[in-house]
Amino acid sequence: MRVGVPKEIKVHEYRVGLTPGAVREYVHAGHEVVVETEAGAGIGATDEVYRAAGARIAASAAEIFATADMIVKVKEPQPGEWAQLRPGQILFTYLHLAADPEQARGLIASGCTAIAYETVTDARGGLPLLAPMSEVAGRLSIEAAGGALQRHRGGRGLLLGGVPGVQPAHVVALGGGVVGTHAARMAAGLGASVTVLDRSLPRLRELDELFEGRVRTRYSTLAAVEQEVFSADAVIGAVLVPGASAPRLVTRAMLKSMKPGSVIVDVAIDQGGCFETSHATTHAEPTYEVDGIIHYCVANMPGAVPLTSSEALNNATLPFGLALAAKGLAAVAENPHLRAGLNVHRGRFTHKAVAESLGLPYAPAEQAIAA
Ligand SMILES: NC(=O)C1=CN([C@@H]2O[C@H](COP(=O)(O)OP(=O)(O)OC[C@H]3O[C@@H](n4cnc5c(N)ncnc54)[C@H](O)[C@@H]3O)[C@@H](O)[C@H]2O)C=CC1
Ligand SMILES: CC(=O)C(=O)O
Ligand SMILES: [Mg+2]
Repeated sequence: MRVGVPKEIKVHEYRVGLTPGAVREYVHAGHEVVVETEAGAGIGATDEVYRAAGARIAASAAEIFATADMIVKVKEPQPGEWAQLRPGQILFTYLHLAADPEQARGLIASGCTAIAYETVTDARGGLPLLAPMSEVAGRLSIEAAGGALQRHRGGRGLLLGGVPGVQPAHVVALGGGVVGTHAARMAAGLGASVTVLDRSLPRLRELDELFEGRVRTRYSTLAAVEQEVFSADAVIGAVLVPGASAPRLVTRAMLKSMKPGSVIVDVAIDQGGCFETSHATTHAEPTYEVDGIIHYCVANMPGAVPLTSSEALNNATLPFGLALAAKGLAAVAENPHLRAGLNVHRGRFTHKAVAESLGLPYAPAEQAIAA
């Protein structure tokens, strides 16, 4: 198969769909890999390094979209990209369609086969292609919160861990999955007081064992969210219902109860966000203020640390990408976990939660592939 890797064009996105190490694996397996010139600039991988790994370098993204059987990216296609996708072409990348009806329409119109990293599943009920970026974003969320809490950035002027004799900040994670766990680990490691809320009791039990009392856990009821948000200095939005729009847990009224200069980091913004007052921002201008509360809502947080993120992402995507390159659509048909990643195929939505969030009809993946 001919596999194409365009340079990412989202604002301040420095990751790359295939690292040179991954290119070598595809080439070793007998595939042709075409990489856009400078695609690896954000991770310091020159065209020469990609050539040495076996790639051919293309002068433009247009050449890649016109000739590749499968496009491997990081971020959801931007308008100029989805316009170039074709029927029969596989797109393998993050999509987050529930929060992006315009892109959803573009993918439907293109006729392509779009597999979303974030809904591919594993045998343990996890999301193996979302997890590595959630690990990165969860850890980064505490760096973002710590920065935004500084006075000259509009924050309360509070050090996350405090110092001996002075109270630390209170950090609340809404959601105790991968993002919430990694945020809690970082915050607790810095000495902050940390509470994680989740509506899964088994998950809260796991967290209780994992953190051995250094992190409090709380079942996520309306009242618990209200109380924790009220007392928090920083709230991390980390909930997810796979494929669907994020549940809106924090209303504007709750926000008003927070102390001025407190911070929210809505990591779940890529699925629409879990705060009523959230809207997506970019690394160019990551924060804004509503009712005295600093909002950080960057939808591609891991793009800020592309060396770590590209490698972590490729470690997870490689086996799935190789299966797609070897078998094409047959890999989706035979592997239920890849099939869970199929969001759009030949003009139809094939993921139930995605279609329901968009209020649009869907066809089960098996049916759409067989048609
Ligand atoms: N902004 C960014 O750059 C990035 C955003 N993300 C996003 O972060 C979000 C979280 O991802 P993960 O931690 O990997 O998901 P996850 O599936 O590991 O964890 C989500 C948790 O939310 C809990 N949950 C669901 N509904 C809830 C509710 N109503 N109340 C309390 N808890 C609830 C679930 O039980 C689960 O434990 C996703 O939207 C993901 O796309 C991930 C990476 C980067
Ligand atoms: C998960 C995601 O959207 C990202 O890493 O940007
Ligand atoms: Mg994102």
